[in-house]
Amino acid sequence: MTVPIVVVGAALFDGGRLLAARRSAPADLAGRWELPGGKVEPGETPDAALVRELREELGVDAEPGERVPGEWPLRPPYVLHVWTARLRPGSAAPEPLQDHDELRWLTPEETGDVDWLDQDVPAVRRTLAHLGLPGGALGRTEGPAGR
Ligand SMILES: Nc1nc2c([nH]c(=O)n2[C@H]2C[C@H](O)[C@@H](COP(=O)(O)OP(=O)(O)OP(=O)(O)O)O2)c(=O)[nH]1
Repeated sequence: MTVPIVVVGAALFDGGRLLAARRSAPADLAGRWELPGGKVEPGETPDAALVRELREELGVDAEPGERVPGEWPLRPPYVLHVWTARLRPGSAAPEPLQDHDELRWLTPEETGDVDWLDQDVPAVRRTLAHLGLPGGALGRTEGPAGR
């Protein structure tokens, strides 16, 4: 059995808004929006990976919060986990330095306005629900299985 490799996605909040990042590569994902983040490296903790990826991709100094319960399958062997995060005081504002070509801070109501990667739709919906925020145009609630 293949051991899953975790991709951490950051639900980075600032002033009640969530950061969405538009991928610039690879070609099949370019133009779609995601939670910034990346693969957890061997021996690395997920929260350390989150801080590293946000520094590399966005140039920010982030503080990890809590893991959002749940796991979303990506192409094998990857699975997406989501952690909340916020900017540490004094952090630079995020810039699309690597992997992205546009960033948007979205109010919960605006989260349906961007074309998220498929797996990010349930992940963002779950994140908002977990934080007690409205899901906006992300639409319907999760199915009866609640997964
Ligand atoms: N970072 C991130 N990746 C996601 C999300 N949703 C989703 O399907 N993916 C996919 C896209 C990629 O195939 C994979 C993560 O790759 P990545 O390119 O962000 O990771 P990385 O920075 O560690 O990549 P690299 O070192 O191999 O270049 O997971 C998401 O919300 N955030």
